[in-house]
Amino acid sequence: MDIIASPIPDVLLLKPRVFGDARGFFSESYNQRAFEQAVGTAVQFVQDNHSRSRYGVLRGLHYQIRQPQGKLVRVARGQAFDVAVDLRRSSSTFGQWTSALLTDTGAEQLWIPPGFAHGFLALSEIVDFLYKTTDYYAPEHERSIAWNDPQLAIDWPQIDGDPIISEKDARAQAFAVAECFE
Ligand SMILES: Cc1cn([C@H]2C[C@H](O)[C@@H](COP(=O)(O)OP(=O)(O)O[C@H]3O[C@@H](C)C(=O)[C@@H](O)[C@H]3O)O2)c(=O)[nH]c1=O
Repeated sequence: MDIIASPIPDVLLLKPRVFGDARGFFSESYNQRAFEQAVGTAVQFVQDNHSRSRYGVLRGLHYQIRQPQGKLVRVARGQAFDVAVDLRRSSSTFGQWTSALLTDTGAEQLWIPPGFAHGFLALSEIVDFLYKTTDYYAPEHERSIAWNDPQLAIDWPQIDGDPIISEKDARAQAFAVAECFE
């Protein structure tokens, strides 16, 4: 597995090997030992999620202020621009974001530890987005920061038309007033 550092040290881009042959391919999409070696700590995942999005759908920027979730994210079909925002006030990269292009051909995975907001933009007709989380869904603790917050100034790729967002995300907060982590 290739491990590629990001500008935010705790966020890692992981690229498991993909064995292509005449039938298609094989890849270990998750190997606990290799993953824990890559991130340097024990991690327990408790939930696997699958969302499907059409072109131009933007989900995010989401986090849980209690029961914060670490997320290991990847795209099984299509491609997406994935973003993590550091919400840990004690971090030297607080308020900074990092991104990765996740594709079904490249098998890229992004490890986003607890303490970050996360979002992605679907860049293909269909995006099947799969991710593991280190804590359970807790809607009462869920928060959303506006994807286009001027202070964060995330450099989303250009798409045809406006991003398609949920009603909840249309009511998302500004980063300046968002609850963050210590
Ligand atoms: C996230 C989630 C949603 N749901 C339900 C609630 C709701 O009825 C429906 C759709 O939920 P949402 O609109 O919140 O789904 P979505 O906008 O895809 O939310 C997700 O966005 C990405 C960017 C993340 O990082 C995730 O942690 C999560 O917040 O699914 C669950 O049952 N369990 C879950 O873990």
